[in-house]
Amino acid sequence: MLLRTLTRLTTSPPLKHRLPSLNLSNHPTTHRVAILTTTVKMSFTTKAKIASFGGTLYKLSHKSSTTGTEMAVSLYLPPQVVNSNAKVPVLIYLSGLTCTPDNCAEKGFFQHALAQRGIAFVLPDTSPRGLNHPGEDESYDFGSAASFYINATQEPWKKGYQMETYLTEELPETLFNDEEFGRYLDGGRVSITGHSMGGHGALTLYLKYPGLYKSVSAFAPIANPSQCPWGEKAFKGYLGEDREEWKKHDATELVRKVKKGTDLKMLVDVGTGDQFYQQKQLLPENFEAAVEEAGAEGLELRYQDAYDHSYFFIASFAEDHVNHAAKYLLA
Ligand SMILES: N[C@@H](CCC(=O)N[C@@H](CS)C(=O)NCC(=O)O)C(=O)O
Repeated sequence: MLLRTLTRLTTSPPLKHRLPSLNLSNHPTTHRVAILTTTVKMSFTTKAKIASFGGTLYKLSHKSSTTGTEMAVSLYLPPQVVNSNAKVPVLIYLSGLTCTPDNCAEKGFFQHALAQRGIAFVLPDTSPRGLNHPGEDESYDFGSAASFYINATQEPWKKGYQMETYLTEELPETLFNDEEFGRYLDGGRVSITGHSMGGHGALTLYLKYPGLYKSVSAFAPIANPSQCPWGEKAFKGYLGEDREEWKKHDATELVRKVKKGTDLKMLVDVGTGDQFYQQKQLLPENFEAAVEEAGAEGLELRYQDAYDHSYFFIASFAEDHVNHAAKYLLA
């Protein structure tokens, strides 16, 4: 393990510039490792490095103290990080039920627009994995790959299923301070987007943490989870029976509370051929009504004729969502 760390540190290209100043030749191996790990904080293991639209997609993982598990996360660095010394802004994408960071990286088609606009892309995983809670892997809409991006309060889920803290604190702190990647990323310019369960995550984190993100967008978000079967199952399991608690994690309830005249800086797309929209799992109309009741502004809700819930839909509008984020990140 120590030797692997040493090898990775000494062969990683960005660090070559730093290492010659350290004279390690007189130290025994253990001392060398100690010196390197205190000097250089590299928190991520690189599982794959893939060239894409002039930039690089990194498939990473890191040990999370919040979830108590190894967490997968992918990062796309646009070509601008090589060509300029300035840090680039960041767009976070939260995926939907059943997904890993790979679904969007492979089928979302965001990289083209991200490379054009000079924006990095962060794709966190959809839950902790391998905690072995009873039933964790039994259904597609609860447990693994179905965290709903909240902090669970119920046993056994409160152990590890703390995705809200992971996403708003640990992941950005780790990534933006990382020796290898932090130098490229501007942690002061971050926007958030997501699909379905991830659209719920994006909308709720944006509304819960004013100022943390410059803008928000969502594809087919679960916009009123307290009122739909997916959300009811998840909130009951993670938060218990008290529906008042659920309201704190429901975008429609949260947006009801924003001040009149607030500019939401929000783009939402929903396909009219989306089976989950038709089954009333998404309920964007309830969200729109709550925005109107609150007197908030700046919600662009678009119904896209015939599009379904899949990545064909996401890929078709990915560029619009990157451009929406760019309007605020590059202002
Ligand atoms: N019925 C589907 C529901 C899950 C689903 O549609 N997941 C969406 C997000 S809510 C997705 O993006 N799936 C992965 C993909 O299409 O690549 C299943 O059992 O897999």
